[in-house]
Amino acid sequence: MADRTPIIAPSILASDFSRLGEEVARISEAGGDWIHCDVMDGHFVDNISFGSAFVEAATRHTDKHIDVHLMISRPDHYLDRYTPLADSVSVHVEADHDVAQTLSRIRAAGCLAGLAISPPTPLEKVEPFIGQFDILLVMTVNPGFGGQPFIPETIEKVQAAAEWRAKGLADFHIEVDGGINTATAKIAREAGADIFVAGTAVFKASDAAAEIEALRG
Ligand SMILES: O=C(CO)[C@H](O)[C@H](O)COP(=O)(O)O
Repeated sequence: MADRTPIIAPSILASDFSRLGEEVARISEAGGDWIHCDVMDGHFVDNISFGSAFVEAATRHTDKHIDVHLMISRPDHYLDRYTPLADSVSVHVEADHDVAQTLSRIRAAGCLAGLAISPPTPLEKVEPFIGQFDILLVMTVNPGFGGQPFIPETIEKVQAAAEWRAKGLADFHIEVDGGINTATAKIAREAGADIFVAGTAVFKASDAAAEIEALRG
């Protein structure tokens, strides 16, 4: 059984982009475990965030684990731009690609492979890929924008995925992303999540270090 110590992954989507380096360094020094990078293409989601040049710039200001979340329609096409920068890369089960092949390429590149699922998608869609991902990224908001409220119904997916894990079907992290604060992190942790993406809660906190500690529970 892998280590389930909570991992806090501040999302730089909520940072001040005009001071990216300072923001990444600040949140790393405050105790963020992973730096979460939300890449959006304006097609898979209705927003454009940043691309690989921006992620590369962020990596120059931290030695923390870089967690890339590709909210893009063709993750297979752009994958090779991100794997050299990242320690983990998550791709969506709903995107237009050969999911098994993309997950295999992520692992072959030396990264943890993440499979992300949006709120409207039933968990059964990821079931055929059990054993092929290291992280199941359960979106707890509809992807595209930071600062949205947590969708409580998504927690059923966390519970069901934790049951797969308990049955020994595979060992994987369960990551939650969207509307995570101390209250929703507690709900997700009790359901079985162990990686907590938090944008607004951490970057907008008056004391980021205290907020990160509080998110650990
Ligand atoms: O993936 C995302 C949006 O698609 C963000 O990572 C997520 O929304 C986190 O931001 P916040 O903590 O502000 O909700």
